[in-house]
Amino acid sequence: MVLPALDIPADRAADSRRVSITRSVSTSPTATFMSPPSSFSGARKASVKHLKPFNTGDIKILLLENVNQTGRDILLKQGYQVEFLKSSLPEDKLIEKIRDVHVIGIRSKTKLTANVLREAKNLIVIGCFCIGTNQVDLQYAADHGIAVFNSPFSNSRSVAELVIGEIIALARQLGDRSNELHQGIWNKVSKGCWEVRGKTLGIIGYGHIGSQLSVLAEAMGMSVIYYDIVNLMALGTSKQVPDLGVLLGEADFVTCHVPELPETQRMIGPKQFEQMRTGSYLINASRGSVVDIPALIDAMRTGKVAGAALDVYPNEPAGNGNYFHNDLNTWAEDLRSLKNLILTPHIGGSTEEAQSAIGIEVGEALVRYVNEGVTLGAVNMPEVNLRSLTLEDSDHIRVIFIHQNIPGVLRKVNEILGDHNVDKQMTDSRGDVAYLMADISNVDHNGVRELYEELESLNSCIKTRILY
Ligand SMILES: NC(=O)c1ccc[n+]([C@@H]2O[C@H](COP(=O)([O-])OP(=O)(O)OC[C@H]3O[C@@H](n4cnc5c(N)ncnc54)[C@H](O)[C@@H]3O)[C@@H](O)[C@H]2O)c1
Ligand SMILES: O=C(O)[C@H](O)COP(=O)(O)O
Repeated sequence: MVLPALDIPADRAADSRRVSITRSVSTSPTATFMSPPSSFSGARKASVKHLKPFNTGDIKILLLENVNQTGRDILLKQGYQVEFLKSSLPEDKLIEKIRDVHVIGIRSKTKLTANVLREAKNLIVIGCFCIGTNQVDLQYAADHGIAVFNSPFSNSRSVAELVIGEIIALARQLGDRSNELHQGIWNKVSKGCWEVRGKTLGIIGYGHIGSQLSVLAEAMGMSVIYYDIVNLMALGTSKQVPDLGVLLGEADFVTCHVPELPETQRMIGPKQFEQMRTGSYLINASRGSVVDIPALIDAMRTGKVAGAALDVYPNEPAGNGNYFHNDLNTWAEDLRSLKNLILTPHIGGSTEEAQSAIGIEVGEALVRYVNEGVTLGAVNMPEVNLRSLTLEDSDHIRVIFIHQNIPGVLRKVNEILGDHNVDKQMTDSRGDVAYLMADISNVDHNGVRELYEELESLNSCIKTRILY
């Protein structure tokens, strides 16, 4: 439970607490949430008032999985207490640590299951410093008033570039030639080595990464076809195909860029390998569950598949080290023995550019949420924003009431807020959860506590936060 403190700290207007809302960290056309909403235009001249949920020194943040320095700096600058670990944590250790924190920052390895989140009594927000959010129980988090943010496209280009590199590397058997020469063996061959110009790339999942890859592949003279459950605009001269079977039958290179969902589990299995062209190639930089690995091993052994590149695996170690053995995944040694198979340790998004941009994007989203309650960009909550309070609004507070989306709640909330002047208010819902944000004036310190307690006593209440 997040209780408002009643002492207003003297440093509340410190400039270091300013959160940039307009800073753009990506060139994606879908980045609308990074721009100020229309209510910001004609911006008020007065300085923004920096809200405090309670003494910021008390905000505890746990950052796992080597979150980039850019993100760490943004959070430290706020005066939050930040604990930083390079690796992920096993469930028992995670449970121990998460009990104590208000914010957790993770990447793709840390599993925030209902079992873990149940223990996170103080947690208000989760930052996924990556694209994927499949490692978090998003519904459980929403039902318990915990917002989740990610970085939806800051590493898309990095993944697309890796895949382009792999297409050429597989076509020319680069991995094998390089390994051989590292062992002193000169093996100059052209058999089974191809140019990629004129070949067909089949992209499964034409989202941020798939579509970016499409543009790059066409620039190398490839023909591009794609399969997606959504009807999407084709970039360049690429073509959407009606089903997966058609793509597999036509593509020389097949590459997977779908999220981890029940429907995408092992979507490339024995039947799909059968449908692929003999001598074609498979690339998976999406999630390890998307490709049935024993079926891939069979397809490579029979020559049906001439080469493959894997960046992701059903089980991945928590940190770096000598872990890629059968005790991690039962077929690991079989994979290691195959020719023309590029194995990389989930590095698709691991570039300086991507990690630095993700650190800024997610770091700023966390600060906006903690300090101002803004949910723009949240993946499991309605998106709510209000114009910032200014220093002129000295006796104003911001009320955030996360509640069950059931009839009659707003009437009760407005009765509670009714003794004050509600300057502005916004409510939105997403599924069973609704999010109300209201700026009210003429509130003294005792009034803050009363409001908090009255809102908390409503049956529909999931979480109340008061910022001032
Ligand atoms: N290897 C890495 O380091 C790395 C980095 C970033 C992302 N990823 C993974 O790549 C995935 C894709 O990323 P993105 O940013 O392009 O996601 P995205 O959401 O922009 O695009 C995913 C596309 O897949 C489509 N899709 C969903 N289910 C499908 C199905 N059953 N069949 C066909 N298409 C389907 C969606 O309609 C969407 O167009 C992420 O979810 C993440 O798991 C991996
Ligand atoms: O979801 C993602 O963005 C990618 O899988 C990268 O994950 P990572 O940040 O753990 O490398």
